[in-house]
Amino acid sequence: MEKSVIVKDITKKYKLYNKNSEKLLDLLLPKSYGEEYFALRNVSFEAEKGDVIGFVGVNGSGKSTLSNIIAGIVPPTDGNVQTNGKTALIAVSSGLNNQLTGRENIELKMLMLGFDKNRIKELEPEIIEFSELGKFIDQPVKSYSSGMKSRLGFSISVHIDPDILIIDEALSVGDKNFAEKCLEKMNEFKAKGKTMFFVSHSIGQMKKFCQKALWLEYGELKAYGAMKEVMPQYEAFLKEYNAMSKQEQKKYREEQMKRRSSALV
Ligand SMILES: Nc1ncnc2c1ncn2[C@@H]1O[C@H](COP(=O)(O)OP(=O)(O)OP(=O)(O)O)[C@@H](O)[C@H]1O
Repeated sequence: MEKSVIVKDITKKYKLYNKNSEKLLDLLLPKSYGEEYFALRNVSFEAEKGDVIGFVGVNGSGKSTLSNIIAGIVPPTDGNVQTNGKTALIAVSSGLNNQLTGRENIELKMLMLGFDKNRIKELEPEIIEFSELGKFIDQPVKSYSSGMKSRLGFSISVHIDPDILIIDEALSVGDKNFAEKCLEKMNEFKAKGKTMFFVSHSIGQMKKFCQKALWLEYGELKAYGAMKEVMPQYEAFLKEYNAMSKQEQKKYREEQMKRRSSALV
């Protein structure tokens, strides 16, 4: 099978600061302030053309960081990603310019992707219609609700016809009708054999839509493979986690936080 995405040994480190002044000092005297922290650690996997892969993991496990790195929006600290084709990311905070109107955002995004003016004029009405934003399309994006931003982001991304589509929680903010329309569009993409990554806390949606799952636990790859093999393991973990008392969950999270600080590397 043809590979569409190769993720090789990706690590993403951030720094945690106790005070804002530490951040400033760290800029002036690099490496002196702040504690290094792994958002992702040594993550490797390969996706084949036509794969629909769900990213699962509890809050803060690194799903969005991985999505942003695959989309080329965030650079990894170490490792590399090879993508075979045009990539688009649909996320709640989806790289829209808040000062520009919806229409201007469509034009800007398409120009940046190398579309010529005629093609933009041709696609623009379709994008606007799909987004169902009506006259809001000529209002600045800063006046949009998160659902409206998601509609615009989704509509632009699917109309630029990417080979690799990453959908990060974007369906959870829209209303039910729009989410259904998006799922329909995603099924079209699936039928065309495109590669898709899907981040959602809805296990039902995951099982319905993805045939593979990638489970991240506190920045590390816990399991990757067929949905029917990985999801039962993740569900068993969730059951155990949810059965813990608040105190036990806190302790568990603190232990994981320690694992992610660079002191243990
Ligand atoms: N820009 C940033 N600066 C510092 N830390 C960050 C940054 N972005 C993400 N992180 C940290 O990296 C870790 C992974 O975050 P990420 O958003 O990838 O998790 P997630 O699995 O998508 O979570 P959720 O399910 O809550 O959306 C978190 O602990 C987060 O605080």
